Order: sequence, then structure tokens, then C-alpha cells
Amino acid sequence: MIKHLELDKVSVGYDSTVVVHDISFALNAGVIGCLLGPSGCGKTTLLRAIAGFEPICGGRILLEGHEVSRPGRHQPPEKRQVGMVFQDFALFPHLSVAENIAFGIRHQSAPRRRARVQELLKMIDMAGRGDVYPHTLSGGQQQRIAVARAMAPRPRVLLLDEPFSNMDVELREGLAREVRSILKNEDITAMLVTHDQNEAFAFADRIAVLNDGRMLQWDTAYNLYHKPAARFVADFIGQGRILPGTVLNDHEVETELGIIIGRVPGHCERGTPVDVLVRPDDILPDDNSTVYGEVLDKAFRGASFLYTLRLASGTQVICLSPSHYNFALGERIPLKLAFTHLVIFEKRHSGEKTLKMGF
Ligand SMILES: Nc1ncnc2c1ncn2[C@@H]1O[C@H](COP(=O)(O)OP(=O)(O)OP(=O)(O)O)[C@@H](O)[C@H]1O
Repeated sequence: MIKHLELDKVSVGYDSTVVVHDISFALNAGVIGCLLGPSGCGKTTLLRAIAGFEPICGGRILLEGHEVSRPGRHQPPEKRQVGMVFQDFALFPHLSVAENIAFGIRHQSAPRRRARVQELLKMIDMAGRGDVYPHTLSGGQQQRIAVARAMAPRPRVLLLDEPFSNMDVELREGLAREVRSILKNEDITAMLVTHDQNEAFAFADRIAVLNDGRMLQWDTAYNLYHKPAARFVADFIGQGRILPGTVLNDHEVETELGIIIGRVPGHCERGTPVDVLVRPDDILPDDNSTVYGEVLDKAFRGASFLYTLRLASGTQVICLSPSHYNFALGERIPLKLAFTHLVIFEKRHSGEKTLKMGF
């Protein structure tokens, strides 16, 4: 399988300050990746290095197997055949929708150009609207046109820098899903930058979680949620709380809620104190249980309630339950464990080192 985009220990800096350290991952043809992380973690810097706008100070970047960046040498952006989509669409206001899409293929023959524009208009669900001007369209329509324009020359890789962050929150996920299916339709290899995990989950096949210029995990959305490789990933992705526990053996951890079964890393001996990650879907109300939590807060989500519960020790956990369990604030509710993945970390006071999680 050809690796369309490959980063091999890439570091990027400004002047003498390195802001992105040792990043390695690869995208096969047609795969959509994402750089996800908080503000200032280096996402845009890395995307700009892939596009060729920033030189790198360590490692190598390869496009379709060809080296395009290494320290002291890099191919300019216009030679890389990389498409870019930006947050502000950057459409040309004086050009029609069709002319915007045709911009990157203006050197092709008129019949080829027309055919490609019609094909893309159809793909973005705007067939017959090629003559209108961008300002008459919604933000979502304008962003789909920006994507079509970037796709027109069939780039090796399409890079998208926070393309949905100008949209209303309710529209973002839907648009991310729509654009994903447009890219998948043409088998485009792409890389998205975002700080919004819902967008990342809706859009990407593989996600790199970055913090402070370092990549902590390169994985599927499912694994980032259920098998976080570092405490930061566990905190940043999804909701969850930490429950103190004690290792009993290589497959059991004892907690206040009962014994949790999973794979415990080999170096954790019996008696090791650990922090157990508890997701809202790891706990359920159960009338037959003898362990209780007091309802401190509840949020109605239609099909479900999200309860914040205080256990007897004072530890708080979150419980996502079907909405027919309608408990009152202050009520004590019986709970059972519904763990499918055991994720444990060394106690905070021993530093941020992650125990390889068991699951
Ligand atoms: N042109 C520049 N010169 C010097 N430092 C820069 C420059 N651009 C970014 N930085 C620094 O590099 C680090 C990473 O910035 P970058 O913009 O890549 O982060 P980001 O994750 O994309 O953040 P955001 O989500 O806020 O856009 C930050 O500390 C930032 O201050």
C-alpha cells in the first residue's frame, strides 16, 4: 500500500525555538487523518510544514514516497501538489461558483475543465448553481465550494485548516460528515486540523492527539476514547472521572464501586494504588446493587440523562443512563459497573507517567 503522506520524526521551530517535536505517522491513499489538540499545541505549524510553508528542523516529510522536506532542504508549496482549505473559505468574490472551482485547473482545455467543474458541482450537491456568486450562499455551501476548488486539480493530499470553525456549532458536525463523504467519493487523502473532538470524530479515520508540540497517540476515534495511551488523552477526549483503585492481580482492580476486570500491566504488583478512568458509559443504575451514588447534578439529553454522582468516599463519577431512569437531585441511586475497557494510570503524585493501559 502506498503511503501518500509520511512524517518521519518531524520537528519544526521558529528561530531557535522548536515548537513541534519528533512527529511520525503515515496516511495511506484515501485515508483521512486529523491533528487534534488544544490551542498552541502546534497543529497549524505542522500542517504548514506539510504544505511547504514552513521548513523543518528535524526528520523528513514524504509525499507519495518522495521526500519533500528535510532540514536545510524543502520543495516549495507550489511544487507539492497539495490542496488547501482554510477557515475563511478564501473564495474569490468576483468569480462565480464555477469559476472559483475551475481556478486551479484554468490551464486545462475548456471541455476538460467544464466536465470537471460539473462533476464537482454534482458531488457537492450544487449542480446547476455554477453561475451564482459566493456572497449569495450560506457558509456551509461556501465551504463545500472551497473544498471542490481544492479538489479540482486532484491534489496528492488535501490539507484542511479548521475549515468548520466559522460555522454554528450545530452545523459543524453535519458539514464535517458531508465533506468527508465528498472526499471519500474521490478517494482523496486528507489531513484536518481542529481543536474540536466531535469534528475530528465525524471526519477522520485516524487522529493524532497533540499536546505541547508532541504527539501522544495516533489512533482511531474509538481507541482514543476507550484506550487512551496517556492521561492527557483520557482527559482531553470525551468525559470521564478518576476513581482510586488497588491492583488485586493481573486482571482485577478493586475500587469503591466493586472489582473491575481487565488487563492489568505486568509491572503492577498486587497492592499498587492506581487511578481508574471511569467514562459515563462505564456505570449504570441497577436496582439489585448495594453500591450507591448521590445525584449532585443531572442533564437531560432526550434519550438519556447525564448524572453527576457522589460516591460514599466523596469521589465523583458521571453516569449516562437511559432517560426512563429519572432520578431526583439528592436521591441515592444503586449503581453497577458496565466496564468494557479497563484504563488505569499511576497515581498523580508519582508524576504523569502512563501505565500501559489494560483492556
Ligand atoms: N510565526 C511564528 N513565530 C513564532 N512562533 C510561532 C509562530 N507561529 C506559531 N508560533 C508558536 O508556535 C506554537 C504552536 O503554534 P500553532 O499555531 O502551530 O498552534 P495551534 O495548535 O495551531 O494553535 P491554534 O489552535 O490556536 O491555532 C505556539 O507556541 C505559537 O505561539
